[in-house]
Amino acid sequence: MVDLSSFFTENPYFSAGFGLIGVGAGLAVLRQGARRGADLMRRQLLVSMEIPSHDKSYQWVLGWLSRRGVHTIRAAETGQNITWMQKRIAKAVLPRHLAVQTSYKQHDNGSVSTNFTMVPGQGKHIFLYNGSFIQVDRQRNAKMIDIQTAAPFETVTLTTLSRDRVVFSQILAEAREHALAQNEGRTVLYTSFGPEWRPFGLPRKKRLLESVVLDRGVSEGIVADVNDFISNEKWYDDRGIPYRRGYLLYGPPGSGKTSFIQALAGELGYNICILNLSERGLTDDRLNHLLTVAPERSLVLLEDIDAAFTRTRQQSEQAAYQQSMVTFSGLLNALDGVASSDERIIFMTTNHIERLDPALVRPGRVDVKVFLGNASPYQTCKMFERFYGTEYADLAREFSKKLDGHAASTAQLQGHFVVHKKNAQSAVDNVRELIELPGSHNEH
Ligand SMILES: Nc1ncnc2c1ncn2[C@@H]1O[C@H](COP(=O)(O)OP(=O)(O)OP(=O)(O)O)[C@@H](O)[C@H]1O
Repeated sequence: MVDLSSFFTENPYFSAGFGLIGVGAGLAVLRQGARRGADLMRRQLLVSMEIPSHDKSYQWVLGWLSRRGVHTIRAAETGQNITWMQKRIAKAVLPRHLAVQTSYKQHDNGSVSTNFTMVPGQGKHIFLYNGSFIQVDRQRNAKMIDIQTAAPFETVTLTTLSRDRVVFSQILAEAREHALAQNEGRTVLYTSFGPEWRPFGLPRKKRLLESVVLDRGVSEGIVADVNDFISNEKWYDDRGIPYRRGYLLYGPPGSGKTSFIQALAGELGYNICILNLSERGLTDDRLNHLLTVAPERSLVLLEDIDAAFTRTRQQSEQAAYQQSMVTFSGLLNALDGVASSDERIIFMTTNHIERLDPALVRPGRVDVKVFLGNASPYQTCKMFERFYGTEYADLAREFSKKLDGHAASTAQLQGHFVVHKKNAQSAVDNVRELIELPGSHNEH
């Protein structure tokens, strides 16, 4: 009978086989152990922060990284402000896969320049921030698409050592400041895009308040009211009053309603969110949502509110549905906005206040109504002097007298002064051009 045990132990082929299996198994155990150890170490030593592309800070962080990337590359090349070891590592891990980010900058003289900046592309990159190494992992999930923007879903994950976790809040704060500084001295116009607000065009140079000439004391009155509102959040809070204020500017076309709101935003350092209520596809829910998520420090502007909601339109819900899907009660609910306790300043404009339903303009929805009419003699003289200089005060009075109470909008005055820009006397001599404009009539 064959002794099987001695066959296995004494047979050199079998014992070598067992040896190999043993080594293989040992290696597998070691490998698994090493992986587990690495996972454990990662969990214990590293900390991550994920920023999805639909979050507001995503663009801020990308913009900040692009600036940071340039610094890191320079630091790695020149070795400034970093240790020899850090320099070696930074050089070794410089981003190899870059993506371009194009931005436009409008200069004070109106010209626009284009900047190309390199931001870390998809994949992993490492950079140095205040002596801490940070890994940036930019990933795109092609399978997940944002339905509203049709853009693939992306995330940026920052990872660093646990002990350095404080850098995350520093990075976010710096990125936000950097983004805001880009728009310093400018007004950003936002329009609605699906359920969110997106900047529309380039940030505009602030319009000066003095450049919009309203009747005596009108501009100062609105500015004082808004400032009073902004500085009294606690007062509203203590009394449980919703912290919002609505303004309605009404009057004929070209009286400076929109221009004034732009200038006011510039004066306050606010941005403007423009919402067109007649926009196709706008629903009650979306309107409500948009008002709730308006960017901080912004004025919401609902222009030509009469075009969207007149009494007739309200009576005919059918007609309402032909334009946008917003119903009158939906608008009232959105204005009342129970969902948000944040500051909310809404400006509405109309050429026809008489067409508005009283429910829309009642206090709480519209707290301040201001009439901006055709140019008064005061405005006429002021505009004349703004165009030609205060030394022409006498000529300005003569011009105003010659207008003889004929209704001219401030926009029409501006047009007239532009035509006669080189000669104040010529503006006075040709005042008839204004009087004979279609629609001009004597207001006396
Ligand atoms: N009071 C004003 N002071 C200085 N410029 C003015 C004034 N009113 C109008 N303008 C000029 O006229 C043009 C049109 O003004 P704006 O769009 O602000 O008028 P509006 O009242 O909003 O008109 P609409 O009711 O048609 O929307 C702008 O170029 C603006 O600079």
